[in-house]
Amino acid sequence: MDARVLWQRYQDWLYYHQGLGLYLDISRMQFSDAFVESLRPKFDKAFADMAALEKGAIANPDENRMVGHYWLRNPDLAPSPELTQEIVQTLEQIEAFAEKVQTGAIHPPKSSRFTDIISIGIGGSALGPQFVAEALSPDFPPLKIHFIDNTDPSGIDRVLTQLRNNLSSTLVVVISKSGGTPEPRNGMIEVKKAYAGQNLDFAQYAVAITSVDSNLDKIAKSEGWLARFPMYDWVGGRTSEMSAVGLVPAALQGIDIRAMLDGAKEMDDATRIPDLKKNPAALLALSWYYAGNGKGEKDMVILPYKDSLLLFSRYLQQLVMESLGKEKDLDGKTVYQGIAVYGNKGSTDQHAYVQQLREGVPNFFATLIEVLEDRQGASPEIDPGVTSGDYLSGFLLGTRQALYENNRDSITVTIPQVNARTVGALIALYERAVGFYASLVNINAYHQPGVEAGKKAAAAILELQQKVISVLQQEKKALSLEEIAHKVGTPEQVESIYKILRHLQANQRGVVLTGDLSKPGSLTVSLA
Ligand SMILES: O=P(O)(O)OC[C@H]1O[C@H](O)[C@H](O)[C@@H](O)[C@@H]1O
Repeated sequence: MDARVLWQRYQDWLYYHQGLGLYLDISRMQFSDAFVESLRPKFDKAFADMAALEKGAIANPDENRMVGHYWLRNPDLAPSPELTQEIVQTLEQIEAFAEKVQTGAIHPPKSSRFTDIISIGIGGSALGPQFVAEALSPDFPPLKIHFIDNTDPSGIDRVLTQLRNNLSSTLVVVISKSGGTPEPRNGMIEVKKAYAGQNLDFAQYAVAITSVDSNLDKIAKSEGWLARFPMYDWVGGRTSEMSAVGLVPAALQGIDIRAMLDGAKEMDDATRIPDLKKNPAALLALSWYYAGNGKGEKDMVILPYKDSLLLFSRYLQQLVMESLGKEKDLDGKTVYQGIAVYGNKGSTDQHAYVQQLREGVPNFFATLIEVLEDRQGASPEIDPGVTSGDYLSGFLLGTRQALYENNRDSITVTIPQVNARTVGALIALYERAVGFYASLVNINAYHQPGVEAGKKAAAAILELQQKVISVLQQEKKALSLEEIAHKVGTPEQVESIYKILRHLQANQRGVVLTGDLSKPGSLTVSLA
């Protein structure tokens, strides 16, 4: 397309949100008008689905749940006065708690102030708080946040070692909607032991964010933890950033949570408009559908040209892939849907994988995120009349152009600056786009049946481990792997048994493997 036509296309398709100062440019997605027309009926349905969802329909039929994250930033929209009140009250409690912690009205037993936070959670109970902390936490926050988002012992050690001398002024926020996910449970137990090791009464440092009456809630209640905040059944983990899950850690770090909610609300208002061209989330969903042929044939590469937005792609990975990555559609038909998401930041990635994007396998579309304000205050000149920010902007524009010239599509989202309002708006924009896209391809975006398989298999491995150990304890002599598998009663599990034993041997657990390590079948096993 020649430059003049392209400039016209840019103007024809440009979306601008005045209140937020946010632009969305999908002109470099090469769809035709006929393609847009062909999707109109699907969009009419998507708008109707979304309106029903916002009114409290059971939008997640498999789990028989409403989907209400939009109510969190506009409580008046909640389908009952009780829900409205609950949302408003929780928000007030969060603000009051954060203020008391920051002023020292709530303080640890042996210190006048809390200085740090350990946030324990995984998936939707970590990714939002991590993204927002990276994007918005002040340089010198009133409380500095550290994350334990795995059951990796050395990862846990790293956080605990760094905080060794500050544990007595560190608040622990345990986040788990279900209150039963193994990783945060393990993290909590280990952190609790570390507090006990320093003679600190864990309950006086601990806060729970979880569903009412979950296992975690029961522990927090019976042990008398400092505070408990509710997670709602109608908010999914990956859309929980504006519930207590995201707001408690953000408020504690001094992030303006009202502004974040306002930005999201403004975006929600804009993405409620049932008119494709006036609705930025619909425009995004249209672009995704076009790029991947409605089947996720192209990956979504997210490239924010701003360090503080580094974790946006990781955050979106869960939001998009857990929502859209589904085997069955709503009619039970096998569809294998999804869109793969990856990315880090520009221009950094230009020195890593952008080579492939520009010249290699054309299996992606890029989303460039542009921030107009380079920094607060004036910039020094790097060359006469040129600043670092000019370079960053030039690299973004250059990459967009270079990709286009080689027939690789891109979307550009532009925000005036990274602040609580624009971050709230970005989250809301993508939440809604995912919801629309799910309607377009007729899937349930709000459940995650596939995650269960891995969890069940992991639980079965731990069970197998117990059985293997008890067999070894009963035997006096060394056994072969086949013999152990036989005695456990699962001869088909010999490979898993071998791997369990190899792991135990590597961790001083009293297991000794003898023989040629390159020939696992020849090994014998005993207890030390
Ligand atoms: O908040 P939790 O209940 O601990 O869940 C944490 C995460 O784990 C699960 O496996 C789900 O797939 C995620 O959607 C969820 O965010």
